Amino acid sequence: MNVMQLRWNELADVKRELAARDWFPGTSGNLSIKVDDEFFLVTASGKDKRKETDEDFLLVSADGSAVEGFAGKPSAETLLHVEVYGKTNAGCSLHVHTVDNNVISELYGEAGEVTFTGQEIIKAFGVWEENASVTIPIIPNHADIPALAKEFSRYVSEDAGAVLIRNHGITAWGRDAFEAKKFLEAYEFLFSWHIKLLMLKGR
Ligand SMILES: CSCCC(=O)C(=O)COP(=O)(O)O
Ligand SMILES: [Zn+2]
Repeated sequence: MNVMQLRWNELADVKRELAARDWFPGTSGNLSIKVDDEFFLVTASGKDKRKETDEDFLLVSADGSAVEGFAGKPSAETLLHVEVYGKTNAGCSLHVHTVDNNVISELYGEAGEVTFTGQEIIKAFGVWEENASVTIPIIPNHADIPALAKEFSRYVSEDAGAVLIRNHGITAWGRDAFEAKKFLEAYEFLFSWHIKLLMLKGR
């Protein structure tokens, strides 16, 4: 099996797991995985990502342009994945819209970031100190994708990380699919925990 097929299967596994969590409402979400320094696979635009087909992914070059021979169009948000691979050594980038990530992005959108403290799951980000904190930036949701990608790019420097897009969704990336999914799941856990806590405290 060649590298592209291996990565295709890996991304298909991640896609299946995120679909099982119902993290692709209304055709939202896009996923990518690096094949080599010149190419990555990205989800096809506008499809129901819960469905599994032979046309789920397209090969694109490092600048996001589609390679001939693949059906459909690359994700409308491919330029954000381009930023991740262009600026870091990440191997996988995952974007999902959830109610929880949208609520958190709106609650803290004006502040431009949100910090979570004293939660065991913060260890998923590799931070093991007592009472550790983790901060995620929140950027405005520009309709113009090159403008969105430029804003997003300001927060892309580490090989693993995440950015919230206000009233839109989260993009999380990591050195490989395992790490990208770990970051995504840990952030979604924190969002859900925080919202439930606020609701129970009546704030
Ligand atoms: C209906 S979701 C609007 C577009 C979007 O934000 C998204 O994540 C999916 O776009 P794609 O082109 O990747 O299908
Ligand atoms: Zn989106």
